[in-house]
Amino acid sequence: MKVVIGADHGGFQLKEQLKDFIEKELGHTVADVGCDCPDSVDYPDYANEACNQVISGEADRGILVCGTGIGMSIAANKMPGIRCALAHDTFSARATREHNDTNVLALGERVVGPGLAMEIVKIWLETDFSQGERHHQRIQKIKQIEDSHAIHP
Ligand SMILES: O=C(CO)[C@H](O)[C@H](O)[C@H](O)COP(=O)(O)O
Repeated sequence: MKVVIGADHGGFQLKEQLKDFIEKELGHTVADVGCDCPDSVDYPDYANEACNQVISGEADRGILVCGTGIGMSIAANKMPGIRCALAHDTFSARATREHNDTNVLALGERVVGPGLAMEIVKIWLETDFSQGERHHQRIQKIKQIEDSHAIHP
């Protein structure tokens, strides 16, 4: 699987740890869109760049890290086709793959420690969508909401 990862300064350290973990322990390919140091930057820039790779199919999944994960998840969920979960516990990480088929995970470095973050990432990457009819139907309804708000030039 190809995983794109991005962070602002608030998530920089955790991004670096997760990148290593995903490549070395989980054996996936990681594309890092930055940031590249802990200097202050704006999280929407990194959410945008990472999610564009998921939308285009260049990456299979995306992981975004900021201080709380909230800014990243708000920005990511503005993008058509992105279903981003902010998950700081393992139950939600599994459930959001099974029920919501999320393609992006947001985490907050100021909220979770690296050990729990790695566990969440492992579960989120390794859990399949349940394919249940009711879940398909609900995701379709999310798409309809998205389409109904799309700006057509
Ligand atoms: O968007 C956020 C808050 O919901 C992120 O946690 C950011 O990383 C945070 O706002 C950055 O804060 P800072 O004071 O600029 O370090």
